[in-house]
Amino acid sequence: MSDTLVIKVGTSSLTRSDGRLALATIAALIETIVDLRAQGYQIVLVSSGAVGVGAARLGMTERPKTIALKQAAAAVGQGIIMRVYDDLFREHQQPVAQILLTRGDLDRRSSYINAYNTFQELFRLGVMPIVNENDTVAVDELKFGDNDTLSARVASLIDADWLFLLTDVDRLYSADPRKFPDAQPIFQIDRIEDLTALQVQTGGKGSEWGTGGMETKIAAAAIATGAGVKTAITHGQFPQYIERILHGEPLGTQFTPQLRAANARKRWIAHGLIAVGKIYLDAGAVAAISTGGKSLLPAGIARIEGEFEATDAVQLCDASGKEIARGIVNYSSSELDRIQGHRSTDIIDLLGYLGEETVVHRDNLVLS
Ligand SMILES: Nc1ncnc2c1ncn2[C@@H]1O[C@H](COP(=O)(O)OP(=O)(O)O)[C@@H](O)[C@H]1O
Ligand SMILES: N[C@@H](CCC(=O)OP(=O)(O)O)C(=O)O
Repeated sequence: MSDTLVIKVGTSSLTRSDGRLALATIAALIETIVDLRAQGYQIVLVSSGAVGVGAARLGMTERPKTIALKQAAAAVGQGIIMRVYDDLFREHQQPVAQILLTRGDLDRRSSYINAYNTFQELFRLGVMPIVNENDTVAVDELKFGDNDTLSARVASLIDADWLFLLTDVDRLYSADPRKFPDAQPIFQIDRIEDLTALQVQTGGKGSEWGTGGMETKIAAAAIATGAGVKTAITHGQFPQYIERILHGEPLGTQFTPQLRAANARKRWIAHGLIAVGKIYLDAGAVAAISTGGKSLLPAGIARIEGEFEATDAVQLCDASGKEIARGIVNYSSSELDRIQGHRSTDIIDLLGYLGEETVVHRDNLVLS
């Protein structure tokens, strides 16, 4: 099987300071992608820029602030971006596809699987998928909010080998190099926690037209490496660095992947779902789950936090609140209020009906 790459390019690389498209950079990016595809790589391009390009087309001189204006600008800009990609890829006889996602699409298992199947079919057809957030319909609660996170979730979805985050700086520094010229470059991160030791500062929101700055890129690297995906932050003006990184050169900032969860369903539980509640376990249940590979039974629950329904994702925590696992719960929080601390055989008396024996079955549980 050929390696799969997700390449995310930010507004800061795609546009010039006046908001117009940086056509030379985009053309270089497309040539790199076409070359890599010819070498057998499967590639997904995650492209930002809809809001920035749309705003420029509408004559706005700064990034729109209100949600409605942002969504309207994105609706204008997305079409322009896809036209440019289609024109340039067509020069290389490369068909493209537009995929617009919101977070809800990857949270729901049915649409998660549909999205996965669509990507596979596009790869089979030799089409180049170009992804963005569906900005025009995304509402706050169901939004990725930034394409760094979106690209990491897509990389996890399609089980990619690499995630490349292309931006307008050559790598991550100990602080924003624009404000702190003596900030130290960071070449390699083996564990995300090491960033705390290095006291990396990510400052504010990033460049004028970008969203999230380095903070969201680090969060994306955490999601991707947690899903077993090698991740690199590198300069968008030099897309040819991607190939050099693939050949082992220490360009950009590279993040070592963690071991990936064994199967796609467990990866979805670990990285696809947003946990909506917390279940605190007693010491016996912590041991049974962390080292014994057991399911969670009502008897092992010490306390519940948050309101959730059956089939929602929850965090399983030790007494101090540290997450030890995540899973899909078989009971709502109000049902758990009644059966927590009791034996499974008591469930029928306590609830008046017979539910599952387990609160979280081990097949639906992933250690953190
Ligand atoms: N520690 C840091 N290292 C490097 N860049 C940083 C750091 N903290 C903040 N930044 C800023 O992040 C910006 C890139 O983020 P952003 O504008 O969101 O880019 P993009 O549009 O590519 O997603 C850089 O221009 C840089 O000024
Ligand atoms: N979906 C938005 C992108 C938001 C975003 O993350 O932007 P950026 O920080 O430039 O990658 C758009 O197309 O404008």
